[in-house]
Amino acid sequence: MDQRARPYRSVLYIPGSKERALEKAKTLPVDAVIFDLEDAVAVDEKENARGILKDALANGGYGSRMRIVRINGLDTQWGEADAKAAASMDCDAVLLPKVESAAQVDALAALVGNKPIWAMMETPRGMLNAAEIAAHPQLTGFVMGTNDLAKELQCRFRADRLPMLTSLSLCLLAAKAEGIVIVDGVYNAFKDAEGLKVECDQGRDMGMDGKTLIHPAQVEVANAAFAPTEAEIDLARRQIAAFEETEAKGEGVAVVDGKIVENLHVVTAKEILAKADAIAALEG
Ligand SMILES: CC(C)(COP(=O)(O)OP(=O)(O)OC[C@H]1O[C@@H](n2cnc3c(N)ncnc32)[C@H](O)[C@@H]1OP(=O)(O)O)[C@@H](O)C(=O)NCCC(=O)NCCSC(=O)C[C@H](O)C(=O)O
Ligand SMILES: [Mg+2]
Repeated sequence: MDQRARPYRSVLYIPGSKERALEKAKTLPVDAVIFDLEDAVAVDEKENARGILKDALANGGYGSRMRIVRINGLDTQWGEADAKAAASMDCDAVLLPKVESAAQVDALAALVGNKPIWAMMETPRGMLNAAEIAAHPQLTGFVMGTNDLAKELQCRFRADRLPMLTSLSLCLLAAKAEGIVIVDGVYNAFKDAEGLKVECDQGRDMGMDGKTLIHPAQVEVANAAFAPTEAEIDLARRQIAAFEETEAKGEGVAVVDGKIVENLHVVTAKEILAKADAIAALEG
């Protein structure tokens, strides 16, 4: 599958120590799973969770869902052992929390070999260094950590996320400049589907690839919000057809629904169709 088109609409956190939830994930229509060894695992459970997770991944059953293991920070007592364990786990990427520099990604790369690395972006210094972190050659994805970010910014949670927009935008710019994936932070009120939809729509409008989630009840909302709509697919097809006709006449600008269509709009239209095809392939 074209990695640029690969869907990341729903990225569900699962505590690495919760065997029931690890099983449940195999039945959920999520595009990716973050198997967590960090904040969702109690201190007394850290060592145990590593073993449970290694076995769960070895047993398989996660299908085409992208499998990402979030380790503890390398500055904690568990980080190095987590990284070494993750290197031998049957997973697709290792996620490092609270990344603040490319040097920290280097340190993880030295422990996990050539496994792709993702970065949690969740501190003010991380935001300021987003460009160098995104540019690391082994780095393939950003995950926004909006809970830690709010804590560090000492800001309030607001429905419009005004206090976070600068941070979200800095990471978006860095991710898009390097062509890596970027998924939005979690919505803590996991029983509030309406509030989740508003936040998903905002993230989608901004250019996020998807949303991190904490509960199965959130999956459907995120999958809908980050998939191209029927109207977008229909418009994309008509734009491509109209532009081809225009090009055949030796002209460079078509008009669809009263709006101009140039070759750059055709690029976006083709990306929308590729994303729709990738979702259909995943769901099929
Ligand atoms: C929030 C929860 C503690 C709620 O758990 P629970 O009370 O068990 O929920 P339910 O009874 O409604 O569960 C129904 C069934 O669904 C399964 N379940 C629940 N959560 C998950 C999940 N995340 N993945 C898979 N399956 C899940 C239950 O096992 C039930 O299954 P069954 O009995 O078979 O029907 C809980 O949802 C939870 O722990 N969520 C994850 C929390 C988490 O991972 N937090 C850390 C990530 S957030 C973060 O750190 C972001 C970042 O770093 C930042 O700074 O922002
Ligand atoms: Mg965090």
